[in-house]
Amino acid sequence: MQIEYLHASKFGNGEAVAEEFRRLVEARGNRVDVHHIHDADPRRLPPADLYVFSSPGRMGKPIGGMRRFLKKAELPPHARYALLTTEAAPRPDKKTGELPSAEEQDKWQRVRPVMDELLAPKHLEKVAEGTVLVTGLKGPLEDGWQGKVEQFAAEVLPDDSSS
Ligand SMILES: Cc1cc2nc3c(=O)[nH]c(=O)nc-3n(C[C@H](O)[C@H](O)[C@H](O)COP(=O)(O)O)c2cc1C
Repeated sequence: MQIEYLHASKFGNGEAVAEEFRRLVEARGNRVDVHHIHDADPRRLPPADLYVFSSPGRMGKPIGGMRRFLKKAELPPHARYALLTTEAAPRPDKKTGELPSAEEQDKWQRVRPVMDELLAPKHLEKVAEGTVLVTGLKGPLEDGWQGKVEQFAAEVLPDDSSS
């Protein structure tokens, strides 16, 4: 399986996630080409069995560069894609000390929904989504983040690709 992995990492956390994904997936006999979106042309994406788009969060949305990239991306109809984001871990309310409920969280945190909305007009086939949290605004990645990448990799790989 040939995978094109396009990320918009700014502080290096998403890049580490991409490298871990590549390591795991290539160990199972697949090929993963990782590119920062600044080094890729959204109108000339190479053919692939799967496109993985990975963005950090910004004000509840994907980072601007990724939004523009997804808007411009030219992909064949029914191409398969998956989303893997890096997002800030929810923080407790300063007054109450309570974490936001899942509902409150989903209201402002729309990183993956916005990515899906930008891709919707292209009639692609979504395969999976995942997120890895960062504990501060610029990182580091949460403890055990490799496990999340492993879970995501297992979701996108067909069963017969395990060795
Ligand atoms: C100005 C700013 C705003 C941010 N806003 C959000 C946000 O709304 N939601 C979110 O999940 N993460 C937010 N983050 C944290 C990013 O998710 C985090 O920087 C990113 O995942 C780190 O990945 P990178 O090292 O690959 O850039 C923000 C970070 C900065 C610096």
